[in-house]
Amino acid sequence: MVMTVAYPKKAVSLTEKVLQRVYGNHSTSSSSNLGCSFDSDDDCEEDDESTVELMQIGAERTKNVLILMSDTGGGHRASAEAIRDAFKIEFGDEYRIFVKDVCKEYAGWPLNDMERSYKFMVKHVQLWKVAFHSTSPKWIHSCYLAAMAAYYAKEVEAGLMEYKPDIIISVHPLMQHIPLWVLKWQGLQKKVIFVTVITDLNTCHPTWFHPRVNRCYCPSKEVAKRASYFGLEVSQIRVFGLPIRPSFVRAVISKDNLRIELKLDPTLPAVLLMGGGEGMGPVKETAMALGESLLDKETGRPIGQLIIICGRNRTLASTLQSEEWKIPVKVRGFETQMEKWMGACDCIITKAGPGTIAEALIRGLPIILNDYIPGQEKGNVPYVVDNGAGVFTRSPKETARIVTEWFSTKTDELKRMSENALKLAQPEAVVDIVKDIHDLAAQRGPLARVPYMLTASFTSII
Ligand SMILES: CCCCCCCC/C=C\CCCCCCCC(=O)OC[C@H](CO)OC(=O)CCCCCCCCCCCCCCC
Ligand SMILES: O=c1ccn([C@@H]2O[C@H](COP(=O)(O)OP(=O)(O)O[C@H]3O[C@H](CO)[C@H](O)[C@H](O)[C@H]3O)[C@@H](O)[C@H]2O)c(=O)[nH]1
Repeated sequence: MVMTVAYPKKAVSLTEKVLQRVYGNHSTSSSSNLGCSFDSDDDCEEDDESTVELMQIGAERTKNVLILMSDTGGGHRASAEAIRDAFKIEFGDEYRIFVKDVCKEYAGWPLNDMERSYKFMVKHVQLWKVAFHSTSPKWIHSCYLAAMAAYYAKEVEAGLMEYKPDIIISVHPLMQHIPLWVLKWQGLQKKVIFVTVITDLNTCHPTWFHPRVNRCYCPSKEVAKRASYFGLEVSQIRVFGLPIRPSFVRAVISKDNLRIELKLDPTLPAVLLMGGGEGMGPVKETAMALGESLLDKETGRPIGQLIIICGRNRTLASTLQSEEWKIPVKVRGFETQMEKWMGACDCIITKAGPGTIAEALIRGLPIILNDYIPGQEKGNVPYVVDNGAGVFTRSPKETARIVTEWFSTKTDELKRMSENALKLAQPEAVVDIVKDIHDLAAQRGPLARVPYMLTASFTSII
């Protein structure tokens, strides 16, 4: 018989926690030795200890890769997971990947509350505009981030040490300065490879660009130009595209089969309506307008069907589910298989989120952009429109009119835009990025274990 005993949780100081994790705590769990915490929501691959030991005895030990992100929107996590999946597919067990928000887990306010602050600011869009632009000058964001780094140095140091990274990949605009300073103070800058993968397509914030990174992966030529302007050398910059989940590229299923699988009408053209991971923008108004315009008033028959993906916006989903529709409509919440929903549709309406745009391009979907967040999303509009892959309008009625024409009298335009979308798509970007990081690691030679230890470093003098 197996008995399980629940022990009351002992209060453990931060230093104790770090010591346990870094040096291992044999009396509690051997997993801590592996730099891998096994919480249910942990993004690390769970390895058996003996396997890890064997791998380390072999010619090359498993390298730890820490991907730094934050759930400010859904885009950073989507890119982080794309990179993790691509590492797994390309290099199997050579790398152990951790996708983490180290600031949220370790630091205090405001770094641990960025998701809520971001949601609040983008709801009050003028506030976001002022925050974005007022923090653009280098002296402002450098001073502010340096102050944050100094104040939370101990905590961030602990966060980095828990995962003992050989390689750090930042997919977030606010995750360059603080970790790079901490690595410098730790004397680890030359040992740990640090790269940035930019997840905005055009008008990204200057905090993305840090001159001390080993590589800066830019999704477009426009972003690469900015990188040069902000002081990065050509040797640091690579342009491969925005990292998109490998599932978008692999195992492409035909539209007909997807429609059967997703229980959609097999014959009617389909429009996908969404607003990023949080279901933002004029989704409801646009759905109502489409509900009217996609009905042929003379015959009383629908000329198209509508799929609405509300993401994490539950209020929106329940409001739309309770509507009476005259055309076939599917209302969904947060979907994990976006490649299928996009593959089953003929065009998409969305706010100008870079992840959604890049995914739609891969699926060859003409895009109607109906909103953008000031600052980082503003440049996504000309990126799509000037390349002939879509149109921009904030008016729900205009959006509905365009879709109705695409599905009836202007099918040529829909086809042309679909071809332009496919020309812009960069489905292999994520694979190119992980291969380049792998090459960087190889250039360093067989990596000696990075000497992670609790040093007095900077933290002792603050
Ligand atoms: C007069 C100016 C005084 C400056 C004082 C700084 C006050 C900071 C307030 C708001 C921070 C706004 C951050 C804007 C840059 C975001 C770049 C971007 O593309 O984000 C997109 C991403 C979304 O994909 O947005 C974010 O990550 C926003 C996170 C907001 C968190 C707000 C509070 C945390 C403050 C932490 C340190 C802030 C460092 C400021 C220096 C940049
Ligand atoms: O039900 C859903 C809804 C959305 N998504 C996915 O969530 C991601 C959304 O990313 P976007 O970049 O389109 O939009 P976000 O608003 O979530 O993006 C945030 O992060 C971006 C960085 O990548 C930008 O900075 C952007 O301005 C910021 O709001 C996409 O991959 C999309 O497929 C799902 O997986 N399921």
